[in-house]
Amino acid sequence: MEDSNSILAVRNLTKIYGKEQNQVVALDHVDLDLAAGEIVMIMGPSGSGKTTLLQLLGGLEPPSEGRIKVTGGEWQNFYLEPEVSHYRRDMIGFVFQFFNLISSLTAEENVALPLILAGQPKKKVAALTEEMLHLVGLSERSKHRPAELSGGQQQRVAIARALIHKPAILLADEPTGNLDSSNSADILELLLSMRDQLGQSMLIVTHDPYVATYGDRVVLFRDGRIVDEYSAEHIVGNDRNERSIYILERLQAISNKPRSHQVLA
Ligand SMILES: Nc1ncnc2c1ncn2[C@@H]1O[C@H](COP(=O)(O)OP(=O)(O)OP(=O)(O)O)[C@@H](O)[C@H]1O
Repeated sequence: MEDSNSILAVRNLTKIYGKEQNQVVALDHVDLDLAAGEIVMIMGPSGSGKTTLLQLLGGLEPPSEGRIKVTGGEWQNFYLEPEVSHYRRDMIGFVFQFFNLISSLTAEENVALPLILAGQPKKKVAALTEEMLHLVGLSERSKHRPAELSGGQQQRVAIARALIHKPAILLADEPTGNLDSSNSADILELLLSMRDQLGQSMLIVTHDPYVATYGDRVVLFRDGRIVDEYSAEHIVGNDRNERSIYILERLQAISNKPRSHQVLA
């Protein structure tokens, strides 16, 4: 059931790669909802369909079957241009493990890029860029190029770039996968503050149970299906290390289940 607070509704989402005997069912009839301002962590063993889910939600790949609706609007038709390009540009922000900044551009030029490409007026671009760099704590580094920034700072630039156009959803694929634990914690705290200050909804793929403790909800995939799901309030205790052990145990439980019994609930 969708409610009025829904920012994303996914129904029956299926992705099959390849043909005939080479077919791989990467996503298998997935239903998923995201509420406004919610942070959902996507976990699961290697090959369980996590990246495929982000690619479909991001409009980078068409589904084989199923539907996606963002912010109560129309169901997306991913086979049509220019709709899919507009959807990507307006609705989605992407953050990647390896930052994917343009090395020849400064931090502020990287952040401004989505608005420049969208043809926004210069004054508006400058004001929003300054605001975003301030929000991610990098006002002092605005003229630096990526090579002159630490990994954590580069990811801050990438987050500012992903959010400057106020997307409905931020999609992040292992956003702390290339950072040490201290920088990871800083980036996760930054994402929480973006949620608190901007009401930003996020879907984050991670292998790391500690990272998953930052989610309001954890959704576990196996073989292209959602096989387990729980919200943060069900995880007892405030200590992140203890909570990550709980998440790891749930992850191990779904990884060890025989395939014929993969659907838990
Ligand atoms: N372009 C493609 N062509 C064919 N098969 C693909 C393609 N992309 C993904 N797959 C297959 O789809 C399945 C799901 O892959 P996906 O990358 O979504 O998994 P994942 O959960 O993100 O894995 P990991 O944790 O290793 O990144 C895998 O079996 C993978 O081999």
